[in-house]
Amino acid sequence: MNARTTGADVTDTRTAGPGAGVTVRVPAKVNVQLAVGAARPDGFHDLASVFLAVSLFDEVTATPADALTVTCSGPDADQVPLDRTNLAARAAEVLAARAGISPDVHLHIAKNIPVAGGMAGGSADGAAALLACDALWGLDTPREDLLALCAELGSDVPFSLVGGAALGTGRGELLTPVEAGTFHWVFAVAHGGLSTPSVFREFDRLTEGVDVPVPQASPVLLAALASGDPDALAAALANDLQPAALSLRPQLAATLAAGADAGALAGLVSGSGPTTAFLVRDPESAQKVAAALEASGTCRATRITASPAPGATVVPA
Ligand SMILES: C[C@](O)(CO)[C@H](O)COP(=O)(O)OP(=O)(O)OC[C@H]1O[C@@H](n2ccc(N)nc2=O)[C@H](O)[C@@H]1O
Ligand SMILES: Nc1ncnc2c1ncn2[C@@H]1O[C@H](COP(=O)(O)OP(=O)(O)OP(=O)(O)O)[C@@H](O)[C@H]1O
Repeated sequence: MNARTTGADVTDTRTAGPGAGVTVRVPAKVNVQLAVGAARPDGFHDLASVFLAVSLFDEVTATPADALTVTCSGPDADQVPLDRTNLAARAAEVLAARAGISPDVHLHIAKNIPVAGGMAGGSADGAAALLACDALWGLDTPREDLLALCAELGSDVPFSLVGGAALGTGRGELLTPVEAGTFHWVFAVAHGGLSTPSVFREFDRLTEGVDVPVPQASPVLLAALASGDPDALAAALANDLQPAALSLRPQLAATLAAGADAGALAGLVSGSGPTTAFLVRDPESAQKVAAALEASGTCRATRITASPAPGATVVPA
């Protein structure tokens, strides 16, 4: 296992033992619809984002410490910042500031969600840390206040807390739960990440001079999601950031083609990418599509998941 600790910040490198702290499990997401409006004066984009939580989880463990420290384990741990820019550390800071206490806590992230992959990995850790610190510090912060703190941390963070399936409006932080049947997915993890701001900037460049419509959730997509019918959902998947992600990373076209050739019902870029998501009929076809994607050499790894998954949840000690 690959474990790293912060540099200047490290005073405590313990890994939590049983009962020593609070562990929260938190899911990754895919946007089954991502409608993007024109850039706003504040630089953000209004969205109609249909979020779906999938069964690929990070775990964040909060244990008492003399200072705020972060460690991370997992195959991609070396790509995760361990200073105060880590969203888990920022979550501890905003929660402590609200409560008027010091953010003295050790946060250990067991990372399974691809880093900079368009699956809200950092956001997930932010939401998980918020919940873990709230429980560790016995704050009992009301849910709506936790959601407001999540929105302060990032546009995707409220959904990581809530999980399931939800429509996100505004910059994606204003959530309305939506109904979702069970679906099966294969995710193809790309070599390297993509920066979310750069993908939105590329969207702006590609849509320059175009009258970008006000983003709206598709009733057809929402009905398909509720029905649990994979063929109906496959026909309705849509991501307005996909052309921008493909423009920055043209190799993703080969991954999408490999998934389609392998029998996926549909494929799309997950959020801002570069992870690609493939909707499949059942767990058996998931195995086949994952094997074919890995054999194609067009991705770094695959992950088989189901949806919807629950949001950030304290793991019983
Ligand atoms: C692409 C998505 O993952 C889809 O769910 C999200 O929109 C991104 O959410 P996120 O990573 O939490 O993004 P934030 O941390 O809030 O913002 C990072 C940057 O992404 C861009 N950004 C993000 C959200 C949004 N609605 N419009 C944007 O233009 C902005 O440049 C912003 O400075
Ligand atoms: N806990 C964290 N885990 C991963 N990256 C983090 C974390 N905290 C901060 N970061 C920084 O955020 C950047 C984006 O990582 P993240 O994994 O959140 O991307 P993403 O999944 O594409 O985000 P989103 O889908 O929300 O746009 C990373 O390159 C890293 O520098």
